[in-house]
Amino acid sequence: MKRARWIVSLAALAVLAGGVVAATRGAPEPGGRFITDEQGRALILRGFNTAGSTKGAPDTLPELTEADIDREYRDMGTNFVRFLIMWRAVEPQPGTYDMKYLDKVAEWVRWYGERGYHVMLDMHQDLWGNAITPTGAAGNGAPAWATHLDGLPVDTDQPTWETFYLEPGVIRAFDHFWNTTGEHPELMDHYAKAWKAVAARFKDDPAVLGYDLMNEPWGGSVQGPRFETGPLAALYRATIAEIRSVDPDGWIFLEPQAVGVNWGLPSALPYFDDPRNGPPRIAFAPHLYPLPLDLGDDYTADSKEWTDRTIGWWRDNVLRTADRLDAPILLGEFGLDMTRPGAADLVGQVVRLGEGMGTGMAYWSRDPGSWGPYDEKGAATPLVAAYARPYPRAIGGVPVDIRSEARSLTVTFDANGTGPTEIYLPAAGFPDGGRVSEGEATWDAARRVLTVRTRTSGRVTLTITPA
Ligand SMILES: CN(C)c1ccc(C(=O)NC[C@H]2N[C@H](CO)[C@@H](O)[C@@H]2O)cc1
Repeated sequence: MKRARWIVSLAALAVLAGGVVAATRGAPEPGGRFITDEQGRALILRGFNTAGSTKGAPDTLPELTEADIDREYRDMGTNFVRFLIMWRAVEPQPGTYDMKYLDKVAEWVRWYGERGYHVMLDMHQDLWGNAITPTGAAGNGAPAWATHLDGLPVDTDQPTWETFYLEPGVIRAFDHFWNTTGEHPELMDHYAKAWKAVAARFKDDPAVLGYDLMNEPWGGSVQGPRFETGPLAALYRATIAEIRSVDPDGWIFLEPQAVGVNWGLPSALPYFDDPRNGPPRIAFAPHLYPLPLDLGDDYTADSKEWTDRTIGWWRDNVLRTADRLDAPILLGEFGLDMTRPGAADLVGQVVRLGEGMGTGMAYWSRDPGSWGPYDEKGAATPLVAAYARPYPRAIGGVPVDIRSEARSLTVTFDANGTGPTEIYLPAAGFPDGGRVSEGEATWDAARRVLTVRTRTSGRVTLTITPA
């Protein structure tokens, strides 16, 4: 019965999205584009969304500490963080930017930078903003001054948090922002200029990789291709221009609409020009939440088969969109309740998916609890073991193939002289570090990083096994 329900849901959404769920045959080859570091090395990003607690925190910062970052690195060797920031904190009043808030964000960025992390700043929203209800009980992101409900209702008695998106007041707030009503054309311009203020603050910070322009965009009354090619594309173009007016080099990450695309349906996001000198630095940053799991099935038995099928649709559709954007891919969110049967297997499946696509990823989320790496008492959940995999943090060439097992890692790339290849090796599987099939390797036991200097041209295949 569950399967019938979500097949019907998916078919309905396929009609809504105006797209056809991609067949698994004829999928394009993995996108040959990669996010690069300042040396030009291809980055494989592995990290967390930090943090869900930011949404309601009085200071709009994570309820975590610097020691928590140390523990995360010690246990999983992550090198990336999707760090949540909020428009309401950046621009508390129209045209006024809170530099004290950005300085506090910079403190977190410094903590990550000192540990070799790459930071993507995520202008996060869910349900528009905290002011959709009088008590702030739901929603985060947009400031109160940009929230126009026109007196329409937002019923706080909802079966799940997602259904707030369907409330008349929430739809209206989004319709004003996207200028669907034609009554508040100023809002998108404020948003783009808020990003300019953020980019001006962090443009010279070596730890800041780039900017995720909007979390899980929702079109309100306008949905699917009409939303993505219309108001969403307009916001992205305006924001790209504002960011590039102060920061010519930061990577810019673009998300599709969340509904449908998170589950595997195609996005209609169009190509975006990057007005910078040099190769474009625009990336496609979808989220992955397979519908069978979202509807309550576990990653077991026949639901696992159907989930894998939808993940195949997601992969093929994401690759097609990345081809259209001529952009590398970053998986900005995936996650689930780690107490559910099959959860650790799903995480392993997504890690393998990312390896096959050459894409990095950020797990949702770093917060204590059943979804995260540590529960409310600080005990490790199954996520730590599932996510602590050997992976190439940075590759001195264009990746061709990445395959990890518990006690081996194979990385194939076309060397281009951009620098050495850095590989994280977890203690489980590689207690004394690793042995490499070619090149000159040095082992940093403290960081658990094997740095390999290889030929600077031609195809290189590194196989790493326990020392
Ligand atoms: C109806 N709409 C617009 C909708 C429904 C469901 C999600 C969602 O599950 N998102 C997945 C996760 N992403 C957020 C944070 O970005 C988490 O709170 C969700 O679990 C998003 C949008």
